[in-house]
Amino acid sequence: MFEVRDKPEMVERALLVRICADRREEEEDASLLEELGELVSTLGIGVAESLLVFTRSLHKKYLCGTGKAAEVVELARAHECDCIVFDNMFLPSQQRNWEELADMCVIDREEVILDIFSKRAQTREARLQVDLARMQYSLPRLTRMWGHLDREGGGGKGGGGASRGMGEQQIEVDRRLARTRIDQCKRELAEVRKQRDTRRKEREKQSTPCAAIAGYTNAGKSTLLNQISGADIMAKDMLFATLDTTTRAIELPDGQPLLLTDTVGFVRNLPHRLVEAFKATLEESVLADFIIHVLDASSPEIEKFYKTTMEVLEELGAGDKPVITVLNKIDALNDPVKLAGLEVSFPNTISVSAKTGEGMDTLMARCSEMLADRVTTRTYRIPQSRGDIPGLLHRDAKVLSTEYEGNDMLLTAIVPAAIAGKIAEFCVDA
Ligand SMILES: Nc1nc2c(ncn2[C@@H]2O[C@H](COP(=O)(O)OP(=O)(O)OP(=O)(O)O)[C@@H](O)[C@H]2O)c(=O)[nH]1
Ligand SMILES: [Mg+2]
Repeated sequence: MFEVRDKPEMVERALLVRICADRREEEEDASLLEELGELVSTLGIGVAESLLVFTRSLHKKYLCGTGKAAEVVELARAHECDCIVFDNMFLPSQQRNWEELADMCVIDREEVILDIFSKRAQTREARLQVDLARMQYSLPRLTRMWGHLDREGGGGKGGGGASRGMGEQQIEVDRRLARTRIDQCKRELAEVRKQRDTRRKEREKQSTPCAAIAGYTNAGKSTLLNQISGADIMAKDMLFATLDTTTRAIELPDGQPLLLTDTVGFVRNLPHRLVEAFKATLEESVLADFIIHVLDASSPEIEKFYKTTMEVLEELGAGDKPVITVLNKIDALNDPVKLAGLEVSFPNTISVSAKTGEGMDTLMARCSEMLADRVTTRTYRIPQSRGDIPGLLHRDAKVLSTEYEGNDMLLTAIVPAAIAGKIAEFCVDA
């Protein structure tokens, strides 16, 4: 039976490797390798050593040359590792070549991220999205999974004929099963998405403005939403804590309602397959009226994180949305000079601490400004005969004051544009 293997569950100790062809990018390569270390640790795998391997050109078989490849394997053995994790994205054939050479489990960055996503996915939609991405990843790699049938059952050299057939037959069966499951998964996803679309249309009908909280993983997005809305979303010091979007309604200082959505965090070199898979979930950013981009001000990588998030937003088609950029975790910055520097590098940002609540007022005020053209403050003279209008304003606007003049009611309110249009004839200050 075709199953996507949870390989990382079977290994304990890894050698991490990033093969790079350009020494000028050494700094970026080193930081990616460090991040891979965090991703791998997230899966509970120990890291024996991290290694940058430079190669003059990228080779087809192992990406690096044969000599370098042999050195990597030797080092992994010396450390008694049971797997090598590469930060590079491998072709299925390259992964197989490495596994044959090393005779141990070989994982690439995409598989690591897929496995983390798989562990975290909770709602049906997230589960289906991850399953689909994993099956699509595994399909061209089935040969590798059943390779052992050919090797083990062979009965020594020369006796491989029958067993080779066994492996191949198994692969054929698995491929068919995999394709059937991929189709089924796609159908189920389409169904779940239809329901999500219905919910979204409901929201649009109410024309409540919405904002998406986006940013690099671990930036503090969930903490921020919890702080603003009093929600209770899991916020943890780990990568990809959130895989499902959560939406909360809040009221801005000017009385406008705003829907705030927490989204999946981004990471550099996010496998394209996953961006595809999570498009439906990430679409919340595309559909939002504006985006709150959360940056971890305490991270030395802030510039790169900023760039990655902007790139992913672009890829999702949300590149032209208005953005409020937030420098978060300022409580963790003990150097005021550093904060001042960041505020220069990222002009127009709001410095906050989602943990302590500092800066939330400014952030909320900025959110109101973002929606300023959606509301106006108006005074209405409402005759007694139109008792329905005060009701409407109390429900859909923020009533600031009510007075009586003879039989008329004078009512001042912050009104959404849609409502203002409907009752314009009663307005006395337009
Ligand atoms: N010191 C400090 N820590 C913070 C602040 N905001 C968030 N954190 C911590 O940063 C870590 C990540 O926070 P999350 O809110 O889970 O981050 P996220 O952006 O939702 O992460 P993902 O869901 O993984 O993308 C947690 O340990 C939080 O406690 C802050 O303002 N100050
Ligand atoms: Mg989160």
